[in-house]
Amino acid sequence: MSNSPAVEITQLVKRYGGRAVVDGLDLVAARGQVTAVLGPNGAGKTTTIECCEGLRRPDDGRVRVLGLDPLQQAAALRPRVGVMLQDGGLPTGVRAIEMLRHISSMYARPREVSELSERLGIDSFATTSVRRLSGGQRQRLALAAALVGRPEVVFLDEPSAGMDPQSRNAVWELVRELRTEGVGVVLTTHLMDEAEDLADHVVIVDHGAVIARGSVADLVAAGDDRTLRFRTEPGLDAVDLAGVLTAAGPADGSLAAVHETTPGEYLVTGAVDPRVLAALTAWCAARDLLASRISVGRRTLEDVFLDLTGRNLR
Ligand SMILES: Nc1ncnc2c1ncn2[C@@H]1O[C@H](COP(=O)(O)OP(=O)(O)OP(=O)(O)O)[C@@H](O)[C@H]1O
Repeated sequence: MSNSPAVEITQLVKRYGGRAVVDGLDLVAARGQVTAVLGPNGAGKTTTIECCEGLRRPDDGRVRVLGLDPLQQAAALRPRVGVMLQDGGLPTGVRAIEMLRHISSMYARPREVSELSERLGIDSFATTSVRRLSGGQRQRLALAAALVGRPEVVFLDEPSAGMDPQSRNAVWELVRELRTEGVGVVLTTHLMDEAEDLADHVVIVDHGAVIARGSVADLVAAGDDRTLRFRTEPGLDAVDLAGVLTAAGPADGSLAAVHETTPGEYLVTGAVDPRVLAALTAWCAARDLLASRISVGRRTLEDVFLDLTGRNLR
């Protein structure tokens, strides 16, 4: 069992009222790695994580955490798994530090509470009752509660959502340390920079199934590495523009597409080169359009998702 992956999910299905919100999802998360699960609202990320935590019963498929069944072997898993839920899931009547001390007392080899609370800035609200904490403070406390027992696997549902930049950095630093210590970290996030910064392995989920997976570098390097963004009037003929840019670009026609990401903002993906940029400005000039904020950059995970689904990640 000691060599089993942190998490292994095979063909997971979970239905609510007959509707499959997780629909044949496969995922392997290794120990000593950060696996980021990305996807738009309602894609099934939280439901998948909750099946791993033993909080939901799968309708079909197989879920193993450290080689164990989260439902049948819940008692054996509990001391080895750290869970940070999206809504905190903390009791509200106790003081922050008391709660953390109480949780730590349930473990055989807990982390030092004072060290953890200093790192996550819990000291500044240690004696405040949980119900009076701000959203970001609650998040930090929930993270401390998930980590205090030195788990071998941690599930973090949007760990730094709503946090100020300083707290976010503290969280990221802790996550990197966990990885170094050999902990398997599985996190969901809407923050592309969080995934790009932390993840060894990214899994993109849409409609309850995985539509892409790999390292950030692998995912953004598919095709050409660049994107072209610009702003002008909404409602351009994206198909016509894509045709013109493709004809102007590399001979292999590898320019992918033109997307209007929000009204008046455009993204060109694919093999963007100087000829494509020239063709864009010529196309705009012929229509008396002034394109502004023209920028050429590298692809992001957000662009990958848009390419795969034609939709924005959020
Ligand atoms: N207990 C439930 N009963 C019925 N439907 C549910 C239940 N829990 C979740 N759903 C539905 O299942 C779908 C997937 O939800 P889930 O929370 O897993 O998505 P998510 O990818 O985590 O989204 P988000 O990014 O918004 O957290 C959504 O349409 C949600 O409304």
